[in-house]
Amino acid sequence: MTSHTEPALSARPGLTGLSFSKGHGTGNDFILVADPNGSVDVTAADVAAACDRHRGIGADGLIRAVPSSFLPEGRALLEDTPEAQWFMDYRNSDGSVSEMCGNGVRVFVHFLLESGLVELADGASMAIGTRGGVKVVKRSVDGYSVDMGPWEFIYPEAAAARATDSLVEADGLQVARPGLSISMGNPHTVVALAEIAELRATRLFDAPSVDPAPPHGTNVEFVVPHDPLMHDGVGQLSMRVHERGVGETLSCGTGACAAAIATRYWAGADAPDVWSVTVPGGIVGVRFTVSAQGGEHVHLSGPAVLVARGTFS
Ligand SMILES: N[C@@H](CCC[C@H](N)C(=O)O)C(=O)O
Repeated sequence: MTSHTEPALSARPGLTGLSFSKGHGTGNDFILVADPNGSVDVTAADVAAACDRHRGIGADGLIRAVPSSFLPEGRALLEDTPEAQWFMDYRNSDGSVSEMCGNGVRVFVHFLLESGLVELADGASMAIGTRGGVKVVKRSVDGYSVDMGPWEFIYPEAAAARATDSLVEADGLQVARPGLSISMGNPHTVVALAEIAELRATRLFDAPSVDPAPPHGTNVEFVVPHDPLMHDGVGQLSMRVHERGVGETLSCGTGACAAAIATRYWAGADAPDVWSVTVPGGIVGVRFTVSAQGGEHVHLSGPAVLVARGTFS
């Protein structure tokens, strides 16, 4: 922790009296609450009020740390993965539920450790339940590294036939651009731009339009592969993101994974398996491995920081 505050913040009844921490991963910021007894009923309106940057604490999302056994989704995961004792109940700043958050799960584990709710021996890893499946987190040189599991194309036939599946329009872009939709547990549509000037000129205040949009909406990543693409064998790209349920954020971990997957796919057979993704809030790492069962897994690494804690008044 770098600082402590005990602010008197007005909140809706569901959060009153609850302790919270505030943290971020490369500027993607979260309010975290511990609910070890599964007794906190957080409504969409509670989340939106807490995440409001003017009238609340302000954050891109709210994360409830709850034992998996208290949620039906968590109990289903425990059948195959009994070690996934803690569940990341993730809400976007508008109150909507998301399946997964890559930056959030690193900050979540840091929060569990700092709160004394769990311990993690050197070199050990921890399984975390999410609505996007179990994610395995361990410490890494840049903070925490997450085995995000497998990925998939949302429209596999279109991806195989033409490497794109949709048209994306955004303010500041002269023409609609092709997008490629990828699931990291949550949905993403990745759009390649030619140069950094174009990335900067894209305005992401309003949600880009994606046609066809994935059935449950999508997070949209605009990426610029660097030239040259590789530095010391590591693929390089820059990215900005408009998140479903939030707006533009400084970073998105699942989005960085989707961006690396799409760029690697477009680059062809010689593309690297290790990527450095520069986002407005910093840099995250993405790596691909083949699992013991033969499928490909994506790994995300990056920092996790807690900056304050307080109590909802
Ligand atoms: N910022 C997150 C993703 C959060 C959820 C997303 N907005 C959605 O609705 O899917 C990340 O780091 O992955």
